[in-house]
Amino acid sequence: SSRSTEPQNFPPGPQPVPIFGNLLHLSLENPLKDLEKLSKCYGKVFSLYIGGRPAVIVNGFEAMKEALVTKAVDFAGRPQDLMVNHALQGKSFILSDYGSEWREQRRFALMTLRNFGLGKQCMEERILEEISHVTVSLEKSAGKTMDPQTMFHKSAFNILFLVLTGSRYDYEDKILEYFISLFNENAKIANGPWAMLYDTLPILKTLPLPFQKAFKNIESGKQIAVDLVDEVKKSRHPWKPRNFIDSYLDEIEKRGNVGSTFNEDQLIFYIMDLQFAGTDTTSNTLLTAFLYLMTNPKIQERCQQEIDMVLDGKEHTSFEDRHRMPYTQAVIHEVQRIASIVPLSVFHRTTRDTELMGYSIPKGTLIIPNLTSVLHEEGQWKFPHEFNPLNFLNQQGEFEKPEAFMPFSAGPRMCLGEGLARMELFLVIVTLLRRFRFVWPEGAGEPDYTPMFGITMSPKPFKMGVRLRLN
Ligand code: HEM
Repeated sequence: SSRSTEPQNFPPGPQPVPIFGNLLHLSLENPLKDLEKLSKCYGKVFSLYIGGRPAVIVNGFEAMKEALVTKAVDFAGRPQDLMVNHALQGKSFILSDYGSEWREQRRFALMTLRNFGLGKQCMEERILEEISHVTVSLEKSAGKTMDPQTMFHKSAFNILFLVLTGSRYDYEDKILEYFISLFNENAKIANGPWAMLYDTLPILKTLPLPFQKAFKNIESGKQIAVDLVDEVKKSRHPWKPRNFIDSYLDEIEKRGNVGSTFNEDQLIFYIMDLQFAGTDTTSNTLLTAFLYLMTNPKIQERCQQEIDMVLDGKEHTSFEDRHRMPYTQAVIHEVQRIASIVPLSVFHRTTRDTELMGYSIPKGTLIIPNLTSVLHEEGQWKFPHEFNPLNFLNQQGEFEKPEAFMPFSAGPRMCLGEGLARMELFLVIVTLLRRFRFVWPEGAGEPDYTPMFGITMSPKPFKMGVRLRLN
């Protein structure tokens, strides 16, 4: 890891040391602040060595857009040799490299999500049905204080699970709690210090360090997914798909064995991918939303006024209502901006020799898209560093989304679940704010907004005061 051997015109960065590279420049607990400092020093596009491996960090809207949108294909690959790849045995869809296999699997999932009602009423009904279970459990806490730590994870889990299998778990079910603990652990391990050490010093691979836990969790998850597919098969009627698993099994048969990338092994990992991608992200966004709504009662009240006015007498909200709720829409987007739930996206890799902001980047280079740097960038936002819905409202009070809003990333690898996630966030937040007022519990001290770092950021645990609204 020496800069003297790197290609001409490679993005600059700090001098690496042997073995560790630039790892010692980063706080392994939360490297985001360090990346910000390095970007001030070296510019929007700079490089770091993770052990002996060079990585290019992309910061700010202009560079991000050039990489992910303008030069989309050049930057649409994924590294294949990190801890996460090993843990998922090279079979994860999310981590699959750019190419026809990835494209076919992605197209299939998007089409299947649409067939099962995304953008249609039936998905909405399913989500609203799930929210009614959240409402019931919150009603039990009316007038009291409750711990929301797992509630939103459970509802997000179930919504995805319904799409995949057609069934859901009761919130009291121990199995559901077990699944969620698996996800939580892995989201923290995968981008955390132990994963970085693994990627830096492969010699540690076999030692009994915390990343072994991630490997074990994936084995457990895999077994669960295998059982699940068997269960769904029992009541399946070919060519009459009821859910994602049915559709995938149909697709396997349709394509046959020759040259097809569709097989049951792939399905098992797809299930794990989607369930993971859809649970931790949405639920941590919701936790962040209620943390800010509770501690900004004026903002909460203004949403409630708007919601009451628009829904006046309607039994429940629908996603269409968002067009008449500019303020609430602004608040939800502002939550996503401030939360920056997937701070460093999923790592990319260049698919060919290319250029970025005038620098040369060879094929196969690890690319880290720093989405947080875009969501908090000075010059792109009216109030980059504070929670303020005005970031998404124009002079007339209309909802307006700046181009730098990219919590789902951008370009061909952009989040596949964006539609589902946006629908979920809107329906949950509007339904709950209509029925309840959320208050920061007395004696809970000053709120701590500093999130915990991982593939997904999560707020520090907090309690929620729940009051029934009279309507
Ligand atoms: C608030 C919620 C969510 C956020 C903020 C979010 C964010 C992201 C981000 C930043 C990426 C990486 C994109 C890239 O590599 O450039 C991603 C990828 C992905 N997300 Fe999401 N996501 C959310 C919810 C969901 C849901 C609900 C699903 C499930 C349907 C999902 C499925 C995926 C998949 C499959 C990928 C990989 C796409 C690919 O590699 O082609 N996400 N997401």
